[in-house]
Amino acid sequence: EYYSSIDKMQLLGQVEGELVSATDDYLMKGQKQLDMLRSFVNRVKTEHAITRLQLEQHEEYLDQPLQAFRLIKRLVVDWAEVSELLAAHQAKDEYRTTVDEMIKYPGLPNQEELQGAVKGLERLQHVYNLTANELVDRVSNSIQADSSSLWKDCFEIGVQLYELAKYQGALEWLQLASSLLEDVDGENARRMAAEVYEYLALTYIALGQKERAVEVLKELLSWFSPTTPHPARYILDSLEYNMPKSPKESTESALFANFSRLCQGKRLPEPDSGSESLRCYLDFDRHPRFKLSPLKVEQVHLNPDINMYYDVLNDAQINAVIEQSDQFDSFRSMVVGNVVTDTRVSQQVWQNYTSYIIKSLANIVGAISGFDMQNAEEMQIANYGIGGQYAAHFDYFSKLPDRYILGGDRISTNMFYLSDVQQGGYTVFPKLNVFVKPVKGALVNWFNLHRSLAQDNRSLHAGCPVLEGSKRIGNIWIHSAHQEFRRPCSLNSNE
Ligand SMILES: O=C(O)CCC(=O)C(=O)O
Ligand SMILES: [Fe+2]
Repeated sequence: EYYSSIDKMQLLGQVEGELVSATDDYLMKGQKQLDMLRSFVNRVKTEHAITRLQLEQHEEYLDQPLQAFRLIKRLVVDWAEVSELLAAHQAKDEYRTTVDEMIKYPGLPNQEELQGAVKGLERLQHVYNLTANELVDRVSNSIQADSSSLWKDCFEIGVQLYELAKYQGALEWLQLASSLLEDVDGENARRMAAEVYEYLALTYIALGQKERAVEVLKELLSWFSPTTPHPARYILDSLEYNMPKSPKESTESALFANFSRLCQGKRLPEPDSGSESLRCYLDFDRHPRFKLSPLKVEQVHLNPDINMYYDVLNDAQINAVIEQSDQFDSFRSMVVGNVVTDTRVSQQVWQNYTSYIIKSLANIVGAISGFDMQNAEEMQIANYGIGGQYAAHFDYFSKLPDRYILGGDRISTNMFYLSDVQQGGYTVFPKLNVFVKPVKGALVNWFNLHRSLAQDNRSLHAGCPVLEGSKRIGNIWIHSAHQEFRRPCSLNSNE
C-alpha cells in the first residue's frame, strides 16, 4: 500500500521514472525502425515507378538483364530485409518485460489506493477547513501545475468522491474542474466538459438539488444535436420518477471541532488560565547526562503533565534510526482487531533494543522520564503519507492483552519527532485544549494513567493529517509495573 506512507510514495516515484524512461527508449527504437522502413519504401517506390514507366514505353525493358536482376533482387533481398525488420520485435519485447516487471514488483497502485489518496485529500479539507481551490493553491503552489491537465485531476477527485458517496466534496471538485476547463481550448474541450457536466448533474441529484441538475443537463444537451443519443437525455427523463430525498446534514461533535481547531494551531481561550504558570527551563539535574548539556524543557500542560523536550536527538542519530528501520518492511497500521481503517493512516515498523541506536534512544527516554525501562515496548517508528493521520484515541488498552498482565498498562507515551512537518501533522489533545507542533529532534511525553493507575481519559490525543511534508515519529510506550517508587500514588485518587 502506497498512500499511507511518504516512504512508499518515493518508491512509486521511482517506478514512474523507470516506466517513463522505458517508454522513451521504446519509442526511440520504434521511431528508428519506422524511419528505416520509410526510407526503404521511398527508394523502392521510385525504382518501381521507373520500372513501370519503362515497361509501358517498351515492353522489352525487362529483357534487359540488369533491370530484371534489380526487380528480382528487390523482391528477394530487400523485402526479406523488411520482413526481418518487422520480425525483430526485440525492442517491443524488452519494453513489455520492463512494464511487466514494474507491475509485478513493486506493483502498481490500484483503485483502492486511489480512493485512499482521495480520502486523504478530503480529510485535509475537512480538518483544516479548506476549499478545493485553497487546497490546490496551498499544496501545488510549489509545483508549477499545468492547468490544461489540472482540470482532469480535479475531475478525477470529484468522481472518486462521488463514488465514495461524499457528494458535497464531489460537487466542489467537479465545479473546480469545470471552471478550470473553461480556460482550455481545443476540439476536445467540449467533449470533456460534457463528461464533467454529467457527473455534476449526478452529484446534484444525489444532493437532492433537482433544479440545478436539470439546468446542468439541459446545458450539456444543448451542445449536441437533438438526435444524438446521450446518457444525459436518459438521466433527464428519469429525473421525473426517481428524485432521491435530500440527505440529512450530519452534525459534527464538539470534540471534532476542538480537534480541528487545535490541528490548525488555535487554542480556546482558557478562563481559569492554568496555562499561565507553564514554563520553559533548562534542566541540569534530572540525570547526570544533562550536567553539561542541559535538557531544554517546555511544559505544555500541567496536571496531567505533557512536556516537550527540544534537541534531544541530532540529525546523525535520526538518520541512524531511519537507516536501521528502513531495513525492515513497514506495514499499514492495524488498529481495531487487525482491520485496516481510516483511523490510522500511516505505516510503521517495530524495532527492538538490540541495535546500538535504538538502545541509546531507550536510555534517553529512561533518563528524561525517570521511569524503569524494563517494561517498555519495542520502539515503533511510523511514517505518515498523504493526509496521513491518527484519529483521536487513547494509548491505554480498552482490554489489557494477556501479554501485559504482569507489565501493566501503558503508563506513559514517549514520542520522538524524527522529522519536521512543513504543514499540519500536529499532535493534539482535544480534552486538554493542547496542541504540539512537531519539531525534528524533540521528544514529547505524557501520562495515560492516573497515579492510581486508573486510566486517565484526559489523555485522549490525535495526530493531525499531514498537509505537506513527511511526518516521522518514534514511540516508546512504558508500562506501569515496577514504577511505584518512580511515580508513587497520591492521596487523591483522581490525580
Ligand atoms: O502522530 C502523532 O502525533 C500521534 C501518534 C500517536 O498518538 C500514536 O502513535 O499513538
Ligand atoms: Fe497515541
